[in-house]
Amino acid sequence: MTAKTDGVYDRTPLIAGNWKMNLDHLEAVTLVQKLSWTLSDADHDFERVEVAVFPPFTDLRSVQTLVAADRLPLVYGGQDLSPETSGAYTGDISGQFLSKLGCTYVLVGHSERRTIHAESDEVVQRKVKAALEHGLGPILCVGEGLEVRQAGQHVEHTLGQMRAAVDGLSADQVADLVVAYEPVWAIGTGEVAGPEDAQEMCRALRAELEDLYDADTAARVRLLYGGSVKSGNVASILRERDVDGVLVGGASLEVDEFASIVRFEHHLLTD
Ligand SMILES: O=C(CO)COP(=O)(O)O
Repeated sequence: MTAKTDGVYDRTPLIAGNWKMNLDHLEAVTLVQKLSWTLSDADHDFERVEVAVFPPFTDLRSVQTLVAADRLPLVYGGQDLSPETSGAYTGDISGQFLSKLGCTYVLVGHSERRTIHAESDEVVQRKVKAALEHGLGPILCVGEGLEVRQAGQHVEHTLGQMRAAVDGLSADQVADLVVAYEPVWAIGTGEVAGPEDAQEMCRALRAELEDLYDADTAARVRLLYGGSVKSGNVASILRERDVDGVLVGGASLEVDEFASIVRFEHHLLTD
């Protein structure tokens, strides 16, 4: 039994690989092919544990072609989208285009977008809405920097980011959301928040969704942890009750390591 039951709803675990600005379209095809072979050889059940990759925009068409031609059971998405649908927005990518490319998900408000591209909570909120309008599942990224954590304000800060992003959404829309808690100080640093930290925040995020909506809606939203996730720490993180998956950066670029993260249940048995 993998899915966590909260009352009525089973939340299928989601293992997501954010490639960031790595791998061109040829490398993407090689990685996705090897990943699917490795997981199929290991009899991975993609219905029980969902696997998603987030390649750069320029790789998506190649990934789509491969996934469709070989009927691969994994899904993919964009790393960002424009809040607009079309028009004079040089360099931006519409959610409509991502939808056409068969994307299931899109990352929204990743900390690297918030810091490097100065994305505000308001822009993030518009992007979440745009994603939903185009039939994409938004993976909303939230999380605090080191100073906020040291000041003990991490929960309030992170809940505030989520509240801003879901502003104006109906309960049905929110139920389609995935929220990824990524403490900025744990991204790419080798510093991993402890399983208790991940659980503390995911519990607080779910309680906030219960307050904003209702218990049923909150029980349906999947909550992920991200930040230096590896095969060696994934099992302890996913053992926590409110953590429904992981968003993996660096370790998603290595096939064997990522496949081992996807097969976290195996570590649960052998730990
Ligand atoms: O930002 C991340 C995923 O979106 C986490 O990156 P790392 O796994 O490399 O720390």
